[in-house]
Amino acid sequence: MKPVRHPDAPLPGELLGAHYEQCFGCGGAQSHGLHLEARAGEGVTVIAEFTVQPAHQGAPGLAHGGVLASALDETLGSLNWLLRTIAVTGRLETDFVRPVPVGTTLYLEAEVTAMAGRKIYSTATGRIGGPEGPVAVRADALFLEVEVEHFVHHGREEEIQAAMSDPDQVRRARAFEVNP
Ligand SMILES: CCCCCCCC/C=C\CCCCCCCC(=O)SCCNC(=O)CCNC(=O)[C@H](O)C(C)(C)COP(=O)(O)OP(=O)(O)OC[C@H]1O[C@@H](n2cnc3c(N)ncnc32)[C@H](O)[C@@H]1OP(=O)(O)O
Repeated sequence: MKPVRHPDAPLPGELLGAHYEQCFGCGGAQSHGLHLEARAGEGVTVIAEFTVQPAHQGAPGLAHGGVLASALDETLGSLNWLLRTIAVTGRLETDFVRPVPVGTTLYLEAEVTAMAGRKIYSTATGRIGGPEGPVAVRADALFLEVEVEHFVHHGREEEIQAAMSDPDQVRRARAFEVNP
C-alpha cells in the first residue's frame, strides 16, 4: 500500500520537536544526545540535521557508527508523526559510505516507501558538506506499528501515564504519535 500522510500532519517545513525530552535522538534534556531536529517534508518525508559532537566519537575525530545509525533511526522514527501511528524499529540496515568527522553536520532525509498491515517500510540518507553533498550514510528500515501498551508494559509506566494525562493535546499526541 502507498503511504498516506495524515491530514493533520505538520505542514512541510514545520519543526517536529521532541517526542520525549530524555530521548537520546531528539530530547533536549539529554546532554550527550544527538539533539536531532527534524522537519516535515512533502508527502511522507522528513528532513533533519545533526552535528557530530566529541561525545559521539568512535575513532579519534570520527563519528561512531552506532551513533550514525541512531541518527538514521531517529530520523526514520520521526516519519511516524506524519502518519500519526506509534511504531518501533524492527529492522535497520545501515550502509556507512564515508567517514563523518567530529564537527560535521549530517543532513538527513527520510521517506516512507510502503506500508503493509502493521509494517512500515522506509529509507533514509545522511549527506555531508550540505543538503546536496555526498551521501555518507544510508539506511533501510522496517518499523512495526504498536499499541501504547508496548511502552507501558516494557518501559516506565509512570512516565507514560503522566504523558497520557497531559492536558496539552498536541504534547500528548506528540508523545505517543497516535490518532487523536
Ligand atoms: C513523557 C513520556 C513520553 C513517552 C513517549 C513514548 C512513546 C514514543 C513513541 C514512539 C517511540 C519512538 C521512539 C523513537 C526512537 C527511534 C525508533 C526506535 O529506536 S524504537 C526502539 C527500538 N526497537 C524496539 O525496541 C523494538 C523491539 N522489538 C519488538 O518490540 C518486537 O519485535 C516488534 C514490536 C518490533 C515486533 O513484534 P510483534 O510481536 O509485534 O510482531 P510479529 O508478529 O513478530 O511480526 C509482525 C510482522 O512483522 C515482521 N517482522 C517483525 N520483526 C521483524 C524484523 N526484525 N525483520 C523483518 N520482519 C519483521 C514479521 O515477520 C511479521 O510479518 P508478517 O505479518 O508475518 O508478514
